[in-house]
Amino acid sequence: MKEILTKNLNPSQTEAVLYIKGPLIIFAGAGTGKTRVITHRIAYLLSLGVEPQSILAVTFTNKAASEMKRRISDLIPGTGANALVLTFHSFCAHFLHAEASRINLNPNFSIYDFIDQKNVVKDCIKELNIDEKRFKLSTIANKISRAKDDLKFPSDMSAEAKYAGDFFGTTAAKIYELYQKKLERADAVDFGDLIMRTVSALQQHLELLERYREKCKYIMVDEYQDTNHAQYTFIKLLAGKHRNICVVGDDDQSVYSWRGADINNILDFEKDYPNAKSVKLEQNYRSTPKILSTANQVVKHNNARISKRLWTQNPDNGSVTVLKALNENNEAEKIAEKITELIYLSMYGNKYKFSDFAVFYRTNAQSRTFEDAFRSSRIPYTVVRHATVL
Ligand SMILES: Nc1ncnc2c1ncn2[C@@H]1O[C@H](COP(=O)(O)OP(=O)(O)OP(=O)(O)O)[C@@H](O)[C@H]1O
Repeated sequence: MKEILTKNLNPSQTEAVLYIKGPLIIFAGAGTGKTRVITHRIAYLLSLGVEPQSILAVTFTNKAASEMKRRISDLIPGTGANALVLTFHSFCAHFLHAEASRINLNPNFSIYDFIDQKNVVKDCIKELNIDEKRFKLSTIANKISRAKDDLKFPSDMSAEAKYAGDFFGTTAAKIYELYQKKLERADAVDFGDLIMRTVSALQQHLELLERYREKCKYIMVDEYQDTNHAQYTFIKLLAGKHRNICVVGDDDQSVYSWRGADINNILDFEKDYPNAKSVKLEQNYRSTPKILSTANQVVKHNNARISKRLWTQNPDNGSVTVLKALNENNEAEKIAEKITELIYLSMYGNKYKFSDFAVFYRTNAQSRTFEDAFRSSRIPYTVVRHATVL
Protein backbone atom coordinates (compact mmCIF):
# COMPACT_ATOMS: atom_id res chain seq x y z
CA MET A 1 0.00 0.00 0.00
CA LYS A 2 2.86 2.34 0.91
CA GLU A 3 4.31 1.91 -2.60
CA ILE A 4 0.94 2.50 -4.24
CA LEU A 5 0.33 5.64 -2.18
CA THR A 6 3.72 7.17 -2.85
CA LYS A 7 3.91 6.20 -6.52
CA ASN A 8 2.68 9.61 -7.72
CA LEU A 9 4.57 11.75 -5.23
CA ASN A 10 7.86 13.61 -5.54
CA PRO A 11 10.56 13.05 -2.84
CA SER A 12 9.49 15.95 -0.56
CA GLN A 13 5.83 14.97 -0.84
CA THR A 14 6.74 11.36 0.01
CA GLU A 15 8.74 12.50 3.03
CA ALA A 16 5.75 14.51 4.32
CA VAL A 17 3.26 11.70 3.73
CA LEU A 18 5.33 9.06 5.52
CA TYR A 19 6.23 11.17 8.57
CA ILE A 20 3.32 10.40 10.86
CA LYS A 21 4.64 10.51 14.43
CA GLY A 22 5.34 13.84 16.10
CA PRO A 23 5.00 17.42 14.92
CA LEU A 24 5.42 18.17 11.22
CA ILE A 25 5.20 21.44 9.37
CA ILE A 26 4.80 21.42 5.61
CA PHE A 27 5.58 24.68 3.83
CA ALA A 28 3.63 24.29 0.63
CA GLY A 29 3.87 26.90 -2.08
CA ALA A 30 0.93 27.44 -4.43
CA GLY A 31 0.28 24.51 -6.78
CA THR A 32 2.87 22.25 -5.15
CA GLY A 33 0.46 19.43 -4.31
CA LYS A 34 -0.57 20.39 -0.79
CA THR A 35 -3.97 18.74 -1.08
CA ARG A 36 -2.36 15.67 -2.64
CA VAL A 37 -0.04 15.41 0.38
CA ILE A 38 -2.78 15.84 3.00
CA THR A 39 -5.07 13.30 1.35
CA HIS A 40 -2.27 10.77 0.80
CA ARG A 41 -1.09 11.22 4.38
CA ILE A 42 -4.58 10.46 5.70
CA ALA A 43 -4.87 7.51 3.33
CA TYR A 44 -1.48 6.26 4.57
CA LEU A 45 -2.62 6.48 8.21
CA LEU A 46 -5.79 4.57 7.32
CA SER A 47 -3.78 1.94 5.49
CA LEU A 48 -1.81 1.37 8.71
CA GLY A 49 -5.08 0.58 10.49
CA VAL A 50 -5.58 3.93 12.24
CA GLU A 51 -9.29 4.41 13.01
CA PRO A 52 -10.80 7.00 10.61
CA GLN A 53 -12.55 8.79 13.49
CA SER A 54 -9.26 9.37 15.27
CA ILE A 55 -7.89 11.42 12.37
CA LEU A 56 -8.99 15.04 12.46
CA ALA A 57 -8.23 17.22 9.45
CA VAL A 58 -9.33 20.84 9.75
CA THR A 59 -9.87 23.12 6.78
CA PHE A 60 -11.18 26.66 6.41
CA THR A 61 -14.02 26.10 3.99
CA ASN A 62 -16.61 23.40 3.47
CA LYS A 63 -15.55 23.29 -0.15
CA ALA A 64 -11.99 22.34 0.79
CA ALA A 65 -13.30 19.76 3.30
CA SER A 66 -15.57 18.01 0.79
CA GLU A 67 -12.89 18.05 -1.92
CA MET A 68 -10.46 16.46 0.52
CA LYS A 69 -12.99 13.86 1.65
CA ARG A 70 -13.70 12.96 -1.95
CA ARG A 71 -10.02 12.51 -2.71
CA ILE A 72 -9.45 10.37 0.40
CA SER A 73 -12.43 8.17 -0.52
CA ASP A 74 -10.94 7.70 -3.99
CA LEU A 75 -7.69 6.52 -2.44
CA ILE A 76 -9.23 4.31 0.27
CA PRO A 77 -12.78 3.43 -0.76
CA GLY A 78 -15.11 2.76 2.18
CA THR A 79 -13.19 3.77 5.32
CA GLY A 80 -11.88 6.96 3.66
CA ALA A 81 -15.29 8.58 3.92
CA ASN A 82 -15.26 8.28 7.73
CA ALA A 83 -12.20 10.39 8.49
CA LEU A 84 -13.08 13.61 10.29
CA VAL A 85 -12.40 16.22 7.62
CA LEU A 86 -14.23 19.41 8.49
CA THR A 87 -13.95 23.12 9.16
CA PHE A 88 -12.94 24.59 12.53
CA HIS A 89 -16.46 25.93 12.85
CA SER A 90 -18.24 22.68 12.13
CA PHE A 91 -15.98 20.69 14.45
CA CYS A 92 -16.69 23.17 17.25
CA ALA A 93 -20.43 23.25 16.50
CA HIS A 94 -20.50 19.43 16.81
CA PHE A 95 -18.43 19.62 19.97
CA LEU A 96 -20.74 22.18 21.61
CA HIS A 97 -23.84 20.17 20.68
CA ALA A 98 -22.34 16.99 22.06
CA GLU A 99 -21.02 18.55 25.27
CA ALA A 100 -23.73 21.18 25.82
CA SER A 101 -24.99 19.77 29.10
CA ARG A 102 -21.45 19.70 30.49
CA ILE A 103 -20.82 23.36 29.75
CA ASN A 104 -24.09 25.01 30.63
CA LEU A 105 -25.38 25.44 27.11
CA ASN A 106 -28.79 24.61 25.68
CA PRO A 107 -28.12 21.74 23.22
CA ASN A 108 -30.62 23.29 20.83
CA PHE A 109 -28.65 26.51 20.62
CA SER A 110 -28.88 28.50 17.42
CA ILE A 111 -25.93 29.87 15.48
CA TYR A 112 -26.05 33.55 14.59
CA ASP A 113 -24.49 34.73 11.35
CA PHE A 114 -23.04 38.19 10.71
CA ILE A 115 -26.47 39.68 9.93
CA ASP A 116 -27.99 38.37 13.18
CA GLN A 117 -24.89 39.62 14.96
CA LYS A 118 -25.36 43.13 13.60
CA ASN A 119 -29.02 43.11 14.61
CA VAL A 120 -28.09 42.25 18.19
CA VAL A 121 -25.41 44.97 18.20
CA LYS A 122 -28.06 47.41 16.96
CA ASP A 123 -30.36 46.50 19.86
CA CYS A 124 -27.49 46.90 22.33
CA ILE A 125 -26.56 50.34 20.97
CA LYS A 126 -30.16 51.44 21.27
CA GLU A 127 -30.60 50.07 24.76
CA LEU A 128 -27.38 51.70 25.96
CA ASN A 129 -28.31 55.02 24.37
CA ILE A 130 -25.13 55.15 22.33
CA ASP A 131 -24.71 57.34 19.25
CA GLU A 132 -25.07 55.01 16.26
CA LYS A 133 -23.24 57.45 14.03
CA ARG A 134 -20.08 57.35 16.12
CA PHE A 135 -20.31 53.66 16.90
CA LYS A 136 -21.07 52.05 13.57
CA LEU A 137 -22.78 48.68 13.66
CA SER A 138 -20.33 46.85 11.44
CA THR A 139 -17.29 48.38 13.18
CA ILE A 140 -18.56 47.20 16.57
CA ALA A 141 -19.64 43.79 15.24
CA ASN A 142 -16.16 43.37 13.72
CA LYS A 143 -14.49 44.48 16.92
CA ILE A 144 -16.45 41.88 18.87
CA SER A 145 -15.53 39.19 16.35
CA ARG A 146 -11.84 40.14 16.49
CA ALA A 147 -11.97 40.04 20.30
CA LYS A 148 -13.33 36.49 20.10
CA ASP A 149 -10.64 35.54 17.56
CA ASP A 150 -8.17 36.71 20.22
CA LEU A 151 -10.04 34.88 23.01
CA LYS A 152 -10.89 38.13 24.76
CA PHE A 153 -13.96 38.45 26.97
CA PRO A 154 -15.79 41.78 27.46
CA SER A 155 -13.85 42.26 30.71
CA ASP A 156 -10.54 41.90 28.83
CA MET A 157 -11.61 44.41 26.20
CA SER A 158 -12.76 46.81 28.89
CA ALA A 159 -9.56 46.50 30.96
CA GLU A 160 -7.35 47.03 27.89
CA ALA A 161 -9.33 50.04 26.73
CA LYS A 162 -9.30 51.62 30.19
CA TYR A 163 -5.57 51.09 30.49
CA ALA A 164 -5.02 52.75 27.11
CA GLY A 165 -7.47 55.59 27.88
CA ASP A 166 -9.44 54.49 24.82
CA PHE A 167 -13.00 55.82 25.05
CA PHE A 168 -14.13 54.03 21.89
CA GLY A 169 -12.83 50.71 23.21
CA THR A 170 -14.45 51.22 26.62
CA THR A 171 -17.82 51.85 24.99
CA ALA A 172 -17.35 48.91 22.61
CA ALA A 173 -16.64 46.69 25.64
CA LYS A 174 -19.96 47.78 27.22
CA ILE A 175 -21.75 46.85 24.00
CA TYR A 176 -19.87 43.53 23.87
CA GLU A 177 -20.94 42.73 27.45
CA LEU A 178 -24.62 43.37 26.75
CA TYR A 179 -24.31 41.56 23.41
CA GLN A 180 -23.11 38.41 25.18
CA LYS A 181 -25.99 38.62 27.67
CA LYS A 182 -28.48 38.87 24.82
CA LEU A 183 -26.97 35.88 23.04
CA GLU A 184 -27.10 33.85 26.24
CA ARG A 185 -30.75 34.78 26.82
CA ALA A 186 -31.56 33.70 23.26
CA ASP A 187 -29.60 30.42 23.59
CA ALA A 188 -27.50 31.57 20.68
CA VAL A 189 -23.83 31.57 19.80
CA ASP A 190 -22.11 33.43 16.98
CA PHE A 191 -19.27 32.11 14.77
CA GLY A 192 -16.59 33.45 17.11
CA ASP A 193 -18.27 31.81 20.11
CA LEU A 194 -18.15 28.40 18.44
CA ILE A 195 -14.39 28.37 18.75
CA MET A 196 -14.02 30.50 21.86
CA ARG A 197 -16.52 28.43 23.85
CA THR A 198 -14.89 25.21 22.70
CA VAL A 199 -11.49 26.49 23.83
CA SER A 200 -12.90 27.62 27.20
CA ALA A 201 -14.59 24.24 27.69
CA LEU A 202 -11.37 22.36 26.95
CA GLN A 203 -9.39 24.66 29.25
CA GLN A 204 -11.86 24.41 32.12
CA HIS A 205 -12.75 20.72 32.00
CA LEU A 206 -9.70 18.54 32.10
CA GLU A 207 -11.80 15.42 31.64
CA LEU A 208 -13.18 16.83 28.35
CA LEU A 209 -9.73 17.78 27.17
CA GLU A 210 -8.36 14.31 27.88
CA ARG A 211 -11.30 12.67 26.13
CA TYR A 212 -10.87 14.75 22.97
CA ARG A 213 -7.10 14.31 23.00
CA GLU A 214 -7.68 10.60 23.12
CA LYS A 215 -10.28 10.84 20.35
CA CYS A 216 -8.28 13.02 17.93
CA LYS A 217 -5.03 11.07 17.83
CA TYR A 218 -3.78 12.52 14.55
CA ILE A 219 -4.43 16.15 13.75
CA MET A 220 -3.86 17.96 10.49
CA VAL A 221 -4.50 21.63 9.78
CA ASP A 222 -4.76 23.06 6.30
CA GLU A 223 -3.95 26.74 5.53
CA TYR A 224 -2.22 27.10 8.90
CA GLN A 225 -1.02 30.60 7.96
CA ASP A 226 -4.66 31.73 8.19
CA THR A 227 -5.32 30.53 11.74
CA ASN A 228 -6.20 33.12 14.35
CA HIS A 229 -5.27 32.97 18.02
CA ALA A 230 -8.45 31.09 19.04
CA GLN A 231 -7.98 28.42 16.36
CA TYR A 232 -4.28 28.16 17.19
CA THR A 233 -5.06 27.65 20.89
CA PHE A 234 -7.71 25.05 20.08
CA ILE A 235 -5.21 23.03 18.05
CA LYS A 236 -2.48 23.44 20.65
CA LEU A 237 -4.79 22.12 23.37
CA LEU A 238 -5.83 19.07 21.38
CA ALA A 239 -2.35 18.23 20.11
CA GLY A 240 -0.49 19.27 23.27
CA LYS A 241 0.01 15.79 24.65
CA HIS A 242 0.46 13.34 21.79
CA ARG A 243 1.97 16.02 19.48
CA ASN A 244 0.85 14.15 16.37
CA ILE A 245 0.18 17.38 14.64
CA CYS A 246 0.82 18.18 11.02
CA VAL A 247 0.21 21.69 9.76
CA VAL A 248 0.31 22.71 6.14
CA GLY A 249 0.52 26.25 4.93
CA ASP A 250 2.39 28.93 3.13
CA ASP A 251 3.55 32.05 4.94
CA ASP A 252 3.75 33.73 1.51
CA GLN A 253 0.02 33.27 1.05
CA SER A 254 -1.18 34.86 4.25
CA VAL A 255 -3.94 37.29 3.32
CA TYR A 256 -6.34 37.22 6.26
CA SER A 257 -4.66 39.36 8.90
CA TRP A 258 -7.65 41.75 8.73
CA ARG A 259 -9.74 38.81 9.89
CA GLY A 260 -7.53 37.99 12.86
CA ALA A 261 -5.13 35.56 11.15
CA ASP A 262 -1.72 35.60 12.78
CA ILE A 263 1.23 34.79 10.51
CA ASN A 264 3.36 34.09 13.62
CA ASN A 265 1.40 30.87 14.17
CA ILE A 266 3.14 29.35 11.15
CA LEU A 267 6.46 31.13 11.63
CA ASP A 268 6.67 30.03 15.29
CA PHE A 269 5.54 26.42 14.83
CA GLU A 270 9.02 25.08 15.38
CA LYS A 271 9.28 27.04 18.65
CA ASP A 272 5.88 25.78 19.80
CA TYR A 273 6.73 22.20 18.95
CA PRO A 274 10.45 21.68 19.54
CA ASN A 275 12.03 19.00 17.33
CA ALA A 276 9.30 19.44 14.75
CA LYS A 277 10.16 18.15 11.32
CA SER A 278 9.88 20.63 8.50
CA VAL A 279 9.33 19.81 4.83
CA LYS A 280 9.21 22.33 2.01
CA LEU A 281 7.17 21.63 -1.11
CA GLU A 282 8.76 23.75 -3.80
CA GLN A 283 8.05 21.97 -7.04
CA ASN A 284 5.10 23.65 -8.68
CA TYR A 285 2.92 21.72 -11.11
CA ARG A 286 0.58 24.47 -12.19
CA SER A 287 2.54 27.44 -13.51
CA THR A 288 5.23 28.24 -16.02
CA PRO A 289 8.80 29.19 -15.01
CA LYS A 290 8.22 32.85 -15.88
CA ILE A 291 5.15 33.12 -13.68
CA LEU A 292 7.07 31.50 -10.83
CA SER A 293 10.11 33.72 -11.13
CA THR A 294 7.83 36.78 -11.18
CA ALA A 295 6.08 35.52 -8.04
CA ASN A 296 9.43 34.75 -6.39
CA GLN A 297 10.59 38.31 -7.14
CA VAL A 298 7.51 39.72 -5.42
CA VAL A 299 7.37 37.53 -2.32
CA LYS A 300 11.08 37.73 -1.60
CA HIS A 301 10.41 41.28 -0.29
CA ASN A 302 8.09 40.01 2.45
CA ASN A 303 9.50 40.89 5.86
CA ALA A 304 9.19 37.73 7.88
CA ARG A 305 9.22 34.62 5.76
CA ILE A 306 10.66 31.16 5.55
CA SER A 307 12.99 31.11 2.59
CA LYS A 308 11.77 28.97 -0.30
CA ARG A 309 11.99 29.03 -4.05
CA LEU A 310 9.28 27.62 -6.27
CA TRP A 311 10.45 25.85 -9.40
CA THR A 312 8.82 23.79 -12.10
CA GLN A 313 9.57 21.35 -14.88
CA ASN A 314 6.72 22.79 -16.92
CA PRO A 315 7.73 24.27 -20.28
CA ASP A 316 7.94 28.01 -20.63
CA ASN A 317 5.39 29.66 -22.85
CA GLY A 318 4.36 33.28 -22.89
CA SER A 319 5.55 35.97 -20.54
CA VAL A 320 4.08 37.95 -17.68
CA THR A 321 2.89 41.45 -18.62
CA VAL A 322 2.71 44.18 -16.01
CA LEU A 323 -0.09 46.62 -16.61
CA LYS A 324 0.14 50.06 -15.04
CA ALA A 325 -3.18 51.79 -14.49
CA LEU A 326 -4.16 55.22 -13.21
CA ASN A 327 -6.75 53.94 -10.77
CA GLU A 328 -9.03 50.96 -10.21
CA ASN A 329 -11.59 52.03 -12.85
CA ASN A 330 -8.86 52.48 -15.42
CA GLU A 331 -7.41 49.10 -14.42
CA ALA A 332 -10.75 47.34 -14.98
CA GLU A 333 -11.29 49.15 -18.30
CA LYS A 334 -7.83 48.18 -19.57
CA ILE A 335 -8.44 44.55 -18.63
CA ALA A 336 -11.84 44.58 -20.35
CA GLU A 337 -10.20 46.10 -23.45
CA LYS A 338 -7.50 43.45 -23.47
CA ILE A 339 -10.04 40.63 -23.22
CA THR A 340 -12.15 42.16 -26.01
CA GLU A 341 -9.06 42.55 -28.19
CA LEU A 342 -7.96 38.94 -27.70
CA ILE A 343 -11.47 37.59 -28.33
CA TYR A 344 -11.79 39.77 -31.43
CA LEU A 345 -8.44 38.57 -32.81
CA SER A 346 -9.48 35.01 -32.05
CA MET A 347 -12.55 35.23 -34.25
CA TYR A 348 -10.21 34.46 -37.12
CA GLY A 349 -8.06 31.87 -35.43
CA ASN A 350 -10.61 30.67 -32.83
CA LYS A 351 -7.94 30.75 -30.13
CA TYR A 352 -9.62 32.21 -27.03
CA LYS A 353 -13.07 31.85 -25.46
CA PHE A 354 -14.44 34.09 -22.70
CA SER A 355 -14.14 31.16 -20.29
CA ASP A 356 -10.35 31.16 -20.83
CA PHE A 357 -10.01 34.36 -18.81
CA ALA A 358 -9.94 34.69 -15.03
CA VAL A 359 -9.58 37.84 -12.94
CA PHE A 360 -8.33 37.57 -9.37
CA TYR A 361 -8.89 40.36 -6.89
CA ARG A 362 -8.02 40.70 -3.23
CA THR A 363 -11.31 41.67 -1.62
CA ASN A 364 -14.92 41.07 -2.62
CA ALA A 365 -15.57 44.80 -2.84
CA GLN A 366 -13.20 45.01 -5.82
CA SER A 367 -15.49 42.90 -8.00
CA ARG A 368 -17.78 45.89 -8.50
CA THR A 369 -15.39 47.83 -10.75
CA PHE A 370 -14.73 44.78 -12.91
CA GLU A 371 -18.41 43.98 -13.16
CA ASP A 372 -19.15 47.53 -14.34
CA ALA A 373 -16.37 47.41 -16.92
CA PHE A 374 -17.41 43.97 -18.19
CA ARG A 375 -21.06 44.93 -18.46
CA SER A 376 -20.28 48.00 -20.51
CA SER A 377 -17.95 45.99 -22.76
CA ARG A 378 -20.54 43.19 -23.05
CA ILE A 379 -18.20 40.61 -21.60
CA PRO A 380 -20.16 37.74 -20.00
CA TYR A 381 -18.80 36.90 -16.54
CA THR A 382 -19.48 34.89 -13.39
CA VAL A 383 -18.39 35.99 -9.93
CA VAL A 384 -17.02 33.02 -8.02
CA ARG A 385 -17.15 33.53 -4.29
CA HIS A 386 -15.55 31.73 -1.39
CA ALA A 387 -17.72 29.06 0.18
CA THR A 388 -19.08 29.92 3.61
CA VAL A 389 -17.16 28.59 6.57
CA LEU A 390 -19.78 26.43 8.27
N1 LIG B 1 3.83 14.61 -7.61
C1 LIG B 1 3.07 15.13 -8.54
N2 LIG B 1 3.17 14.75 -9.83
C2 LIG B 1 2.38 15.29 -10.78
N3 LIG B 1 1.44 16.22 -10.57
C3 LIG B 1 1.28 16.65 -9.30
C4 LIG B 1 2.08 16.13 -8.23
N4 LIG B 1 1.69 16.75 -7.09
C5 LIG B 1 0.70 17.61 -7.44
N5 LIG B 1 0.45 17.56 -8.75
C6 LIG B 1 -0.56 18.35 -9.49
O1 LIG B 1 -0.39 19.71 -9.11
C7 LIG B 1 -1.66 20.36 -9.04
C8 LIG B 1 -1.84 20.96 -7.69
O2 LIG B 1 -2.02 19.90 -6.75
P1 LIG B 1 -2.95 20.07 -5.47
O3 LIG B 1 -4.34 20.48 -5.87
O4 LIG B 1 -2.82 18.85 -4.63
O5 LIG B 1 -2.12 21.25 -4.90
P2 LIG B 1 -2.36 22.39 -3.93
O6 LIG B 1 -1.00 22.78 -3.50
O7 LIG B 1 -3.36 21.96 -2.90
O8 LIG B 1 -2.97 23.55 -4.77
P3 LIG B 1 -3.33 25.02 -4.26
O9 LIG B 1 -2.25 25.88 -4.78
O10 LIG B 1 -4.66 25.26 -4.93
O11 LIG B 1 -3.43 25.00 -2.77
C9 LIG B 1 -2.71 19.32 -9.36
O12 LIG B 1 -3.05 19.43 -10.72
C10 LIG B 1 -1.98 18.01 -9.08
O13 LIG B 1 -2.49 16.94 -9.85
